[in-house]
Amino acid sequence: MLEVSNATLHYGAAQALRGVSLTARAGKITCVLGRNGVGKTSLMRSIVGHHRLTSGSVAFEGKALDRSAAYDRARSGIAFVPQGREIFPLLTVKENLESGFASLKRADRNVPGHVFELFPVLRQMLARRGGDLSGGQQQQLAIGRALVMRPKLLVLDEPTEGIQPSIIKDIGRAIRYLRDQAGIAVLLVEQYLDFCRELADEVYVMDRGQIVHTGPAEDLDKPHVRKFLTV
Ligand SMILES: Nc1ncnc2c1ncn2[C@@H]1O[C@H](COP(=O)(O)OP(=O)(O)OP(=O)(O)O)[C@@H](O)[C@H]1O
Repeated sequence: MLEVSNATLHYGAAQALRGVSLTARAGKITCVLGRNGVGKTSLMRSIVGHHRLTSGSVAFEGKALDRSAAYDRARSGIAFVPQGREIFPLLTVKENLESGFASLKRADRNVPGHVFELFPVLRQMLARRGGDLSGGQQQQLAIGRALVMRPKLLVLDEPTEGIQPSIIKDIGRAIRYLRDQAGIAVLLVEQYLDFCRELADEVYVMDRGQIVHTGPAEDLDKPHVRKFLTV
């Protein structure tokens, strides 16, 4: 479904990605792990079209995306939940959800029922401003907004960061539902090892702009993998 091949990315003279290759499949959860600053966010932003690769390629459903803008990638079925959530604090929850309509045809401009089934709090808070929600509720809103776009691929950058345990559980349940019931490809960046171990079908471990290990979630317990994850 998503194929990243030999991706390199520079910020001026600094190199953030060094020949990264990765696959994310429909109905699977693919998790990217690594310490702070190893390039995980740079990789996700390159996939969704916020950064242009220096070399290498990103293909989605067999089609090269390298010349596509973020907007076109969204239209082709890639939704992004960025680190820090980036919801609109002055817009209501309803308006935040509706901001996901931008890439949809007019007939599809409604909020799918499963958004409120997965995150009932969003229905209760439709008229509240995004900025008045707790961090966990904002994260649910950011995921809900991405689901409004009916994605085939959902890219989540550290959805558990700074979130209380009960909401982390809800988010985990939602991600599982999206994999198992909706057949979505989920690509997840995480620092929270247990969350990843419970959910991931496949893990990629990054260090200094490179993939240093690929394998099943059980590999996270192996010392030669763990050494890339402990501070
Ligand atoms: N816009 C930018 N301009 C210049 N350098 C950047 C930019 N964004 C990231 N970097 C640098 O690129 C490297 C990789 O950063 P990136 O944010 O991709 O890592 P990360 O693994 O996602 O880290 P974190 O877990 O802290 O989000 C870091 O050295 C970072 O300082």
